[in-house]
Amino acid sequence: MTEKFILTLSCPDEPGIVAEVSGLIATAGCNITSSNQYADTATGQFFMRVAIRPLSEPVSCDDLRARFAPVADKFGMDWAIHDASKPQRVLIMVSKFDHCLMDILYRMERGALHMEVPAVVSNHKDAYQLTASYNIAYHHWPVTPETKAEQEQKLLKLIDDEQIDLIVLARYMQVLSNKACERLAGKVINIHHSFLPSFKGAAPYQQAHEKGVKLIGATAHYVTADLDEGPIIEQNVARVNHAMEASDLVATGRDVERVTLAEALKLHLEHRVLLNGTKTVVFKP
Ligand SMILES: Nc1nc2c(c(=O)[nH]1)N[C@@H](CN(C=O)c1ccc(C(=O)N[C@@H](CCC(=O)O)C(=O)O)cc1)CN2
Repeated sequence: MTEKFILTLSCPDEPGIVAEVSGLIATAGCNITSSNQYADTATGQFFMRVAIRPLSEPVSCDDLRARFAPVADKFGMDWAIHDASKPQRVLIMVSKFDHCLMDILYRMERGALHMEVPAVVSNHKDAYQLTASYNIAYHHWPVTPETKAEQEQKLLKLIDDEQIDLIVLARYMQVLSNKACERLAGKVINIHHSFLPSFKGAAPYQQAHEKGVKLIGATAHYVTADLDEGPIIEQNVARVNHAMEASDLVATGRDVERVTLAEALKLHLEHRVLLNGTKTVVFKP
């Protein structure tokens, strides 16, 4: 990882943004190690991601933020400068199926995902042993219509107490409330086990099997109050055929789900995903 800081920004598009941004970075004694930009001509919105490395003298993140603020104000930017060396704190939520959780924890342990996981939350006990094998705290909070509100209060408190940057729904099969979605906007990634917008809901493989599709897929998206409608980050598909049972689709889908979620998580952790209304701009390496 050569970069020390990642600048992300979006603002109304106009001439001179790139020149001013790169000029400021040079003035701050830093170098640009990579830069991506996109102008959405339909909305007139401009998006940019810049990877930055101090040249000779050390530069702090707060220094750079203070220097950058006047440029951001001039263009009316929504912006952030992230310290790329600081691992994000991720809370993983899971129900019965642990294939995505297992994949994420393995990639983290192997250094493929620059993050730390202070805790796992589940409404079932099935993933306890896997979580314990990584010495990670496990919160078993069953959800019923009676306990849902209290469970969400505990969830929001845990997110604050643990200073969580991101929540990953790694096959967590409970719908988060509107209040939780508003409070956590842009900070919750879900893996949906279909190629959205097809087959929304809790049983997409059964729907796909009944339809007789030839491709199944998985979709990683930011969570909003509108079930399975959030901005899409990443999608993948796999070929299936008439001879496969619904259970075969589930088995094939597991690998598509875990790879798609891991790809989306890595893109988010590297600040490569910018929200563009109900869609995303994704600056891949
Ligand atoms: N506010 C949101 N919450 C969640 C979303 C989302 O998009 N917005 N995605 C789900 C995950 N999911 C599909 O990917 C999903 C999960 C659960 C259900 C569902 O209907 N659940 C039933 C209960 C099912 C059960 O107990 O097994 C329900 O909640 O009544 C649909 C889609 C995660 N949360």
